[in-house]
Amino acid sequence: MLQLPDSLCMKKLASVEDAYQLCRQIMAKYAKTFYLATLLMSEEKRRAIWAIYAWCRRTDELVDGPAAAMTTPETLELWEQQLESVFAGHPVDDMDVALVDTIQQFPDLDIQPFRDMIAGQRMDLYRSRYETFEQLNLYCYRVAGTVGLMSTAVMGIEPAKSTAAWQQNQAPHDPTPEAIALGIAKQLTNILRDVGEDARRGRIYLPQEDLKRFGYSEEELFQGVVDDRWRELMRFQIERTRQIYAKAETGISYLSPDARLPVWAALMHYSQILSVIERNDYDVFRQRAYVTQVRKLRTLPIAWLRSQAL
Ligand SMILES: CC(C)=CCC/C(C)=C/CC/C(C)=C/CC/C(C)=C/[C@@H]1[C@@H](COP(=O)(O)OP(=O)(O)O)[C@]1(C)CC/C=C(\C)CC/C=C(\C)CCC=C(C)C
Ligand SMILES: [Mn+2]
Repeated sequence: MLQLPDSLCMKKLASVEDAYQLCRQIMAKYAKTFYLATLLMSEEKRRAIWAIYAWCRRTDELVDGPAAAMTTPETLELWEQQLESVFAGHPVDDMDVALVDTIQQFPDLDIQPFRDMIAGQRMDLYRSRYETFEQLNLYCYRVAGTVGLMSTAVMGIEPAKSTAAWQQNQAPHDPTPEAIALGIAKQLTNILRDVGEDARRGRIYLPQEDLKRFGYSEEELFQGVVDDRWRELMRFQIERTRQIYAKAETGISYLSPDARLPVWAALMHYSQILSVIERNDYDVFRQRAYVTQVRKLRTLPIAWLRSQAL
């Protein structure tokens, strides 16, 4: 039989429908809460979020997944080339087919946040310490604030919130900074929850300037020392993260109505992790702070009220 060289073998890719189903399965498997939140959105938006989620998860897996030891800067370079191809309308693999469709359906989706996320994952390849909060904030913007930008382009912004005559010709408020804030707050929460797990991999995301300020050393962190200095350090981090959530909250009412409940629910679930860390007396070394399904369900009526009233 005639053998074609690899470069001429065009693999038949999945149909658009099958590609979205693949993305849906990934999201339902790895992010049940996010996934359930998407069921509250219109069909078109929910499918777009699945496609974006699947791309984000694949990007993170490159540096965090089972094959991460094989990932080099060149791997990320190739992944970025694949991204450029997707934005040019040429899917490379099955899941790309869904993302290409999403990009066509939602012209506000910009490639830059996707590139920025890859830059964030690149930081994880060569960096395991952050000197200042400013440096950590940049990392959090890249790996998570970018998700706020991607999601907002899909969820949409409320065209006219105000009914006051003198405000009607004004451009609607653009909640981009608040969307980025939600991603950053979520990532900081992950970092506080995972201090022990990251330390076991030799990583410390907490800014070095904060360790110094509270007189707590790296060695103590590696040993999992929980004392008053550690508690003060964690109280400080939690308070800063809560302020960022508070900023994010002020943007939700500017999103289109069908996105408000999912975003309120997501925000409340993430921020509850901080309260669990407090209840665990700040011991993030021996206990993983997680929010039970019952507690998540209990917050839904409050999230609903907020999505209607605020
Ligand atoms: C105005 C306003 C407030 C708008 C809301 C905008 C919005 C919906 C923001 C969402 C922000 C968000 C959910 C960010 C996700 C951050 C996140 C989880 C980042 C993870 C990075 C790496 O973390 P790490 O390696 O420490 O964690 P793991 O142990 O590996 O989990 C990421 C893993 C990067 C990849 C991100 C994702 C896989 C999540 C993508 C999520 C979506 C596309 C869904 C967002 C939709 C809704 C409805 C909340
Ligand atoms: Mn990860």
